[in-house]
Amino acid sequence: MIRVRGLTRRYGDVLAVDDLTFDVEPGKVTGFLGPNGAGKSTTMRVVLGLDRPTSGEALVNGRPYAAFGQPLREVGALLDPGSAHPGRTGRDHLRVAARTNGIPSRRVDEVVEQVGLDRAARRRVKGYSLGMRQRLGIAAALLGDPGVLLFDEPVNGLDLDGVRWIRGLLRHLADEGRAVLVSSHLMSEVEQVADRLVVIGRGRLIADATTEEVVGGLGHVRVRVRVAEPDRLLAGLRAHGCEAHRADDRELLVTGCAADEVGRLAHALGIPLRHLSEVRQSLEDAYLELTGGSVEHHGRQAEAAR
Ligand SMILES: Nc1ncnc2c1ncn2[C@@H]1O[C@H](COP(=O)(O)OP(=O)(O)OP(=O)(O)O)[C@@H](O)[C@H]1O
Repeated sequence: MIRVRGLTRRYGDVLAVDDLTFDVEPGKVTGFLGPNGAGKSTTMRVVLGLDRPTSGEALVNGRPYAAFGQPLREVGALLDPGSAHPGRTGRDHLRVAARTNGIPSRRVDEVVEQVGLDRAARRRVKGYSLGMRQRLGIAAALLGDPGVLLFDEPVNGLDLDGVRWIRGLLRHLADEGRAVLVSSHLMSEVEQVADRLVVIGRGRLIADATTEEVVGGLGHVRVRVRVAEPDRLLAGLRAHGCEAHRADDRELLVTGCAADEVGRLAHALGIPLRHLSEVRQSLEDAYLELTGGSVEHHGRQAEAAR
């Protein structure tokens, strides 16, 4: 598992990661969400020993990355799919990584098959599509059969088939008991596959809970109701404990009470309904609401949009 405790990383004046604490547990996919510049890659780089914390710590299976003699057996990562040497074949790229980590070369064939590279593995990396590079990067992450896996924006730029394949793979790896951390700046990319969500903004923790809890806490259901006597229904709804306000001279928007409750109340008050529906806030909207205040340059963008 990964344990991040009070992790802070400062670059000059920029506080990239600010006192971050969370766990990535085995057997689960943990989605690591945050807008661009939130500090996701920095956190992952510290976990992988590619960057040092200013304070706090990030441990893999109870130890810092630097403590592992053969780290690929403990933790695998997809950070930058463009990192393989373009002149090498995919298979050679994996062979070199296996050799330097004391991993038997038969593992190369296994991971090539697992990610579906097969024939392409004999071709040079410079001819690979983005999807193939992504598969090669994932094959490298899986080489040492590690119990901990990190994927930084793995579906970036992939077509729908590629996105589905990655989702299936993440699920499978977690079901095998591995701790899987997958970052994204889009809620829609991870909410379908993540068991837990760690949401950050400007380097700080915003939410750390199961996906259902985060989604449930975010997705307000609003009820839209149209009647001839909105003021009377408004008073009735408020007396009943619902939050309600006028949308226009006929229509009310209600939160905190379900549509059937609103319908029953209107009926009890003898107010005929002209329209009654539920309006679900999209998850993406809710996520933007959650992280909106933490987007870098948000103020400037908002001003420019005026
Ligand atoms: N080596 C560095 N030197 C200076 N500033 C850096 C460095 N690395 C990251 N930063 C800054 O730290 C902040 C967090 O960046 P980071 O790349 O970790 O965010 P992110 O959440 O991964 O964003 P993205 O989704 O855009 O990749 C940003 O303000 C970034 O400009």
